[in-house]
Amino acid sequence: MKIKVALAQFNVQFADPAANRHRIAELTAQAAMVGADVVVFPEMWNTGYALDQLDQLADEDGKATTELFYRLARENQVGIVGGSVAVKENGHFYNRTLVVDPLGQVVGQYDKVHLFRLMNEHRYLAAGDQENYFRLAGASSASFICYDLRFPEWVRTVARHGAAVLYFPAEWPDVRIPQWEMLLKARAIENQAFVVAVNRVGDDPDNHFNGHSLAIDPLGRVIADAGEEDGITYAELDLDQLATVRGPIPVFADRRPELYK
Ligand SMILES: NC(=O)CCC(=O)C(=O)O
Repeated sequence: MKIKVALAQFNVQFADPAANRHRIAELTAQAAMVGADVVVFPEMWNTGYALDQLDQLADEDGKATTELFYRLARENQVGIVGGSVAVKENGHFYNRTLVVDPLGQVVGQYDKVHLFRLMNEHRYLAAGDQENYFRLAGASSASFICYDLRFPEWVRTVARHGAAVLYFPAEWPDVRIPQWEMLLKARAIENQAFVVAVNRVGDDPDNHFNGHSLAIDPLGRVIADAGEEDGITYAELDLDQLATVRGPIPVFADRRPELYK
């Protein structure tokens, strides 16, 4: 079975949720027109890292994002791994992913578990503590957010349920893009899974972002690299490849969790 994934890398407008929602709608329609099964967006796409303005800008209980994705998924008959958005809930702010199926139903939700101090997340956001494991486009899948990529123990904890596809929405600055690529390849190889990682392009007051959203196969080979431009790059994931990779080297069956402290 093959699934077609749209890596929707775009220039998130700083502190401008309305403009970003408009762009999300355009990109979703564009991806659906060419038959994508799933469209994936970057991290914090509603506000960017306007963390000191979240009181005015964050999505109250995620309602606006849920409604937008419900409409877009149904109109375009496409699954959405919704990057992440700043959400205000019970007096806290979260960096939250919503995943919806083509019927617009929320099939996954995730609050970023590891907050990135270098971009001040720990000062403004509350961390999540739940896994996000879901089925989308017929594939068992899991999602993480950006800095979570540096925690192989967390990715493994979730991936060991058998995920075929691991999604990583991100706002990962250009200065560390060589690490981004290596870490994504490592997560794909060690978990014998496809990795789909979507970064943004453009600038905010503190960082430059140069994209390089990537789709990587379970052997660590890059299937698609979005380069540095704003726009959609497509990747076809051949899920049948998983059996040929996992069969001869059954890393999940060979684990020795009793030794891992
Ligand atoms: N938004 C993030 O979590 C950025 C993570 C990052 O840049 C890193 O190097 O890790």
